[in-house]
Amino acid sequence: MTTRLWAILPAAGVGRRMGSAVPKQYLELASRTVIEHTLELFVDHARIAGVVVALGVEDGYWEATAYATHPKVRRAPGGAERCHSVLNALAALDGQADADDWVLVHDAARPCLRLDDLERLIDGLLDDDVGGLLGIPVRDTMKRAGSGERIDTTVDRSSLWHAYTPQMFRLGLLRRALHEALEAGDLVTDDASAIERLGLAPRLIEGHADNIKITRAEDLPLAHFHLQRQGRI
Ligand SMILES: Nc1ccn([C@@H]2O[C@H](COP(=O)(O)OP(=O)(O)OP(=O)(O)O)[C@@H](O)[C@H]2O)c(=O)n1
Ligand SMILES: C[C@](O)(CO)[C@H](O)COP(=O)(O)O
Repeated sequence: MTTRLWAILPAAGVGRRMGSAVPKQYLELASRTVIEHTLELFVDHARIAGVVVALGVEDGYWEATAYATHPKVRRAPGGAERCHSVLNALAALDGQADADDWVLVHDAARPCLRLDDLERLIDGLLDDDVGGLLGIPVRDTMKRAGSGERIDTTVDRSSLWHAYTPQMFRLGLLRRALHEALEAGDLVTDDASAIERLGLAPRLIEGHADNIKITRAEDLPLAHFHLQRQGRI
């Protein structure tokens, strides 16, 4: 059986830091929702066998999206944290995906992912023993804060990267890694952290800095700008 690739979109967050009444993945971005922009790249990608979106149990927005009934997209119940949502989405592939298949976990809140970055990630990791993720090297001087928002120390930035998504790992390995992290009470904030807990070293693949995560209100117009510059809106 040839190894297949599946996309996992954690989309069950409430967007506290965004401070909007509507969860940020459903905010309007150039006449479509954020999640529809994010989904398009994966649904239209010939190498992606299927997409699982992890949705909040109270999600009342998904059914109105253009992908609610798309044959390539299925849903899974989100969880309390992102790591729970990802684990639930992996379980939704039971019976269809194999343990050696690749899963690409990508935040629904990152609509500006470029096709060439996605291709570079896939091509760069298909023969990798561990897997990896997109990221960018840190550009600013980094400070570690002490008490009272005073600088405790300046951190050597020469080997620091921002971790982005997609993060790409074999389904069986990621499932085991997340289970072990949760059993240890470690609510890992990204998928690579779970893999690192196993003593493995995911590969960092440099992408574009415009693959931003919409987190705060000021990120939405920035995402609009990036999509416009990419010629996608
Ligand atoms: N329990 C959760 C929490 C987050 N996510 C998803 O994980 C991605 C990254 O999470 P984040 O940016 O933190 O989103 P929120 O948790 O919604 O934001 P906040 O922390 O501000 O509430 C988002 O696509 C979000 O929908 C998820 O699927 N399940
Ligand atoms: C997965 C992630 O986007 C990598 O930077 C990040 O860890 C998500 O963190 P959040 O707190 O759930 O936004």
